[in-house]
Amino acid sequence: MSEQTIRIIIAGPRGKMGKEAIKMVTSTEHFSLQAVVDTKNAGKKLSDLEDQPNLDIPVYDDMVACVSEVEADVLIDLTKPDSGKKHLQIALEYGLRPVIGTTGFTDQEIADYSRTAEEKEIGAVIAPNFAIGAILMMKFSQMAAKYMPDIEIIEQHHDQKLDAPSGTAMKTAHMIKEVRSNKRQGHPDETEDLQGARGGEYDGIRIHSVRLPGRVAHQEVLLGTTGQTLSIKHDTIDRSAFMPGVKMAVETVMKLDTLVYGLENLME
Ligand SMILES: NC(=O)C1=CN([C@@H]2O[C@H](COP(=O)(O)OP(=O)(O)OC[C@H]3O[C@@H](n4cnc5c(N)ncnc54)[C@H](OP(=O)(O)O)[C@@H]3O)[C@@H](O)[C@H]2O)C=CC1
Ligand SMILES: O=C(O)C1=N[C@H](C(=O)O)C[C@H](O)C1
Repeated sequence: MSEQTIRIIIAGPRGKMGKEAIKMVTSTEHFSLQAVVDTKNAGKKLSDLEDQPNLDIPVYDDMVACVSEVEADVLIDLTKPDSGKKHLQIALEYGLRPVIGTTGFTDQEIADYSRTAEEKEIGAVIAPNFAIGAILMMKFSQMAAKYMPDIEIIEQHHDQKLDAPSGTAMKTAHMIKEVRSNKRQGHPDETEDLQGARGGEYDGIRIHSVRLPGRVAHQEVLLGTTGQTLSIKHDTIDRSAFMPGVKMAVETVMKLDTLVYGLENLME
């Protein structure tokens, strides 16, 4: 193993994203997949799992056991909200650099984990979206929000998604909050005659979550002002779109000693 090789554990190998991440990691020369963490299949090998490469990689069902027994530099987590949070905490405690793609984190949780990473001087990345087009969509929305502060976000995902709104929608609203002052949108006397009709609210921004079979991951940011609207839209049509971002996050987290929230903060 060369000195620059990055040793990786992946949590969630049977998932839609986990499968893509295994393909990416095992086909990257300077990455070495050391183990996977799966709620099922403990004690088996990766090669025993359906649709996986024929590799003699151990499968653990417990993150603490995995990080105690396996030497690794980076944990890639692509699981579900409660597991992602638990795994992030364990990674920080055991000195692994977490790259968290799992969504469902609140602002407060991100602030708490940032503090832990800073205290321990460990690099960490929480990236609600690894796709370059989605990062640009968020950045363009932030840029436009300065001039058009009335904004509604409509995100659409497959119907197996657990968290709503999406991590991307929350991150977009977070980025917009940085450049505009809190604004109550719509008519001051508006009512919701059907609960939820106006969507969720984050700092005055309305967020609407659609869940349908057949969708992958889509977001449209609508900005309106007198006589005009601007629509900024991104569509993910294949999960391979996320992998260059995952690769970049793994490489960059090795050079960090704090937690970075959002891939845009790792880009030139
Ligand atoms: N940042 C980004 O760019 C992207 C982020 N995501 C996020 O990534 C996460 C995964 O998405 P996706 O792959 O579509 O979801 P899937 O449901 O397809 O996969 C999640 C996998 O994680 C497994 N899992 C759940 N808990 C644990 C645990 N404690 N330890 C190990 N494995 C566990 C699940 O197993 P089981 O089915 O047995 O519960 C399942 O196999 C979601 O939070 C999603 O929002 C998705 C796409 C892009
Ligand atoms: O669950 C998904 O699929 C996705 N989750 C992320 C999110 O919540 O924003 C990223 C992408 O939208 C796909």
